Amino acid sequence: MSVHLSAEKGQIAETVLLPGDPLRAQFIAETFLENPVQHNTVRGMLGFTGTYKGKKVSVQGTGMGIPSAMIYINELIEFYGCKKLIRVGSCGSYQEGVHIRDLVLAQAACTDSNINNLRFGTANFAPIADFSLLMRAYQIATERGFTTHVGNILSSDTFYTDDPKEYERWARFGVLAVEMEAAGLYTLAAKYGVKALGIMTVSDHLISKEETTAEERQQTFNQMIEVALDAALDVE
Ligand SMILES: O=P(O)(O)O[C@H]1O[C@H](CO)[C@@H](O)[C@H]1O
Ligand SMILES: O=c1cc[nH]c(=O)[nH]1
Repeated sequence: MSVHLSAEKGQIAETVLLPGDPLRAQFIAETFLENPVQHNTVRGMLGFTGTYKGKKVSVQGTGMGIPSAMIYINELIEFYGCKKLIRVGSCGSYQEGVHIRDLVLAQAACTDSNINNLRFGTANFAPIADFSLLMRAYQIATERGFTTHVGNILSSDTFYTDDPKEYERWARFGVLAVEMEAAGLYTLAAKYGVKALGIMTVSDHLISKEETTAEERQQTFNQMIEVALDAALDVE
């Protein structure tokens, strides 16, 4: 076991899906994986491994925010040898044309977190997705008729901002949506030379203030999870 995960070495697959919500990890394992085995309950951050179309796949909750997610991602890569890590999360839209229930594939992730200032000082590191996973996920999503946007997102350290208009500056620079973990995932993937992608479903809209119902979220989250699993399967 590692510091925050209780699985045995070798128990976790090279491919791992990463929802923020540990109960979404359980839902994914029970709905999409064959013979899922739960191997983590430490801090309630549920983790499971099973098979998908005959291939070993894991799913691990990461909690909310870059610091929490980076703890799990670091241990998954360094201790368990994970090589394809796909975040499956929710996000808030910053653009008129990016609607609730749409999929967002994060080509890159800006952040207001200090993680990379600690590493690179005043220079900026650009956290980006693995191109092969990104391309395959886009192909699968569009072939299935899922409305899908590819572009830059913001991984923010704050869910509740002081200024409700803060999103406008990011939106003017083309940022599609906000969530809270992808920049940390992409940074660690770059550090360790593994593949990572963030796939998000738009759960709420910062401009129109629309929100999805729990049922709608579940249905569109299923689309995102199918795309993530099939893209992971197809990419070496
Ligand atoms: O739905 P998840 O994966 O948790 O992702 C989003 O939802 C949480 C905020 O409500 C943050 O973790 C954000 O990134
Ligand atoms: O981080 C998040 C996730 C969903 N919606 C938001 O507005 N922010």
